[in-house]
Amino acid sequence: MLERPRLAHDEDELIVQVQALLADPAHQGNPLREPLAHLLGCNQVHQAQLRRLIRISDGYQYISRRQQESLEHQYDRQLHRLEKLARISDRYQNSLRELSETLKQASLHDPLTGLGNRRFLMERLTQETERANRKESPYTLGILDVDRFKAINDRFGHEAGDTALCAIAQAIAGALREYDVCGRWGGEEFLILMPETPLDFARQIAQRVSQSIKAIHLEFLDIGISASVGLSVYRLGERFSDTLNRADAALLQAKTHGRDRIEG
Ligand SMILES: Nc1nc2c(ncn2[C@@H]2O[C@H](COP(=O)(O)OP(=O)(O)OP(=O)(O)O)[C@@H](O)[C@H]2O)c(=O)[nH]1
Repeated sequence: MLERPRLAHDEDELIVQVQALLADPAHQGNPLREPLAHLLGCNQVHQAQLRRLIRISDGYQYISRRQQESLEHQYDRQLHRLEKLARISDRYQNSLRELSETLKQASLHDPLTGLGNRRFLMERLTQETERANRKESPYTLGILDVDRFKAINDRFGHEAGDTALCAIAQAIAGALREYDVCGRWGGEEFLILMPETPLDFARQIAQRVSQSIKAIHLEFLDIGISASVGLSVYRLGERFSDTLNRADAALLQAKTHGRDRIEG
């Protein structure tokens, strides 16, 4: 009796085993030989198809991996570009903000003296008028005009006049309280806004300003500087232009009464 061969578990090994059986002359007459040979042939065809499928699938996987890598690369590059753009845009926005701040400062300040200009003063007058009415606490306005300033220009030149104007601006600002507002109203005229301040107190402050101007000492100037001031208290409910007009009238009085005076 023929010894029954031990069947291999591994498919490749099994095929080798079947091939060996088919080649064995001892099994030449065996009726199972033909179907087995057919089965082996089918198996080999399937194996070949399977290998082909695996090759195609590997190819697809390779292409898809390459495409994914290329997409990731493109995505990274795009992200990098966007980050760069965002940084540029941030810097651009910052410089725009700085520029607009500088422009705002420039539009509200007098370039010669560095004090607020007429536009700045109008803004502050609007704010202070609202506040005065809201709190029922009036401010006092002072218009200060340098006396005989034309003579300074005429005798010492326009540049000297400019230097004197800067010194006057500093003297005014230095003599005021922290919350008072002053600015250049135009030419040799300055406006002083004293929030929540009654007239007699405003007069003391104006006196201090006037003393401070008289104390100015400039090397090229052998004449003293003085100023006339017109004061007016804001009347609740009125337009600030009314207060300004009264301060202007008081200033005119100070001029006609001999200058270097405070009226109002
Ligand atoms: N240097 C200089 N002078 C200026 C400036 N703005 C105005 N002035 C001069 O200020 C002078 C003002 O003269 P006036 O209006 O006649 O007044 P004043 O000589 O001060 O005489 P009273 O105001 O009547 O005391 C003019 O000579 C203007 O040219 C400025 O920015 N720089």
